[in-house]
Amino acid sequence: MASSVLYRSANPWWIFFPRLSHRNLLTQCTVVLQRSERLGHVFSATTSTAAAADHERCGRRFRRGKSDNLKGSCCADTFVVASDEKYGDKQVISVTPRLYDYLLTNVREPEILRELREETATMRGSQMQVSPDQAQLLAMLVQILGAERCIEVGVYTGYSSLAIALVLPESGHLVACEKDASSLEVAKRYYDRAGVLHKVDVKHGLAADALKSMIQRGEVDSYDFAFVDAEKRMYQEYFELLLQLSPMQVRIGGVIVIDNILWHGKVADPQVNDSKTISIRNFNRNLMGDKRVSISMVPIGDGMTICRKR
Ligand SMILES: C[S@@+](CC[C@H](N)C(=O)[O-])C[C@H]1O[C@@H](n2cnc3c(N)ncnc32)[C@H](O)[C@@H]1O
Repeated sequence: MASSVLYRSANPWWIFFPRLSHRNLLTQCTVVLQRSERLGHVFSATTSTAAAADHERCGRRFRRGKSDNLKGSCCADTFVVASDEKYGDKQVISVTPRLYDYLLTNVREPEILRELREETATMRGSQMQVSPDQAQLLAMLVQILGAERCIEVGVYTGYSSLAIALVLPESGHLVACEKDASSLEVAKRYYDRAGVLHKVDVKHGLAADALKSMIQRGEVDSYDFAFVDAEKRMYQEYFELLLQLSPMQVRIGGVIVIDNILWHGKVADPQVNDSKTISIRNFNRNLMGDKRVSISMVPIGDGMTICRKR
């Protein structure tokens, strides 16, 4: 699943952030995972002094929770996240609905992608497509790398793959793996309309099978860029296969981007232990200790980790 802010859940849920210092007690509160009824947004935040003042204005109160965590329920969308003293009280913005709306107005989304996104919005599973800002980051990475050979695992109706195909050179090649035929029909229609169909090699079926076949055909070390956005419980397997298909650092590329690594915040909530959350949590933990790659976890959309093969 792609965008966190577009995620809609029937159940409210909470995450407990690390202990806040006593000094922070009056000026900061951890406000975690409040659903915005207006937009169906999910967000987490910790207030600064200014945001605390907002809370005062709206009459909300904060309470101290277990283990000195401060929890509150906030209405203002001006929160910043402040970390505890281990990080020198670093404050980081939280992407609130208002701020995210602003961010989206600053995304240069090609017309054909906008049309695909809007058509997909009428379809079942539309929340799965990556957000425009995520797609823009993927396209940017492909361009920075000068990638020519790319793989996508989990195409759906093609939003992220089209964003990649659009920036590939004419000689570029994107292997697009997807098990759902009807979603692929939409994707292919848009590849065609965008004039990039010749760059895309659609693999209909299970993604792991497609990747194994590519390895068996001797395509190891030959893909510059991969984006993983399919079955969450398969992430480790996709990653191992893609590492074989990626070149070493001596060449450009060898970049693998994994989507949904924050999994709507559930990865940080010890009380959430469904199989997908556990899989992503384990995957993130393994990646942290995986010396084969350099990593950067980016809180965009539902969270992406950018990995580069060493
Ligand atoms: C989150 S969606 C992909 C969204 C897409 N990246 C986009 O931006 O529009 C995940 C897709 O992976 C597909 N999928 C799930 N498991 C798969 C598997 N084992 N093999 C191939 N595709 C799979 C689903 O059918 C679904 O269309």
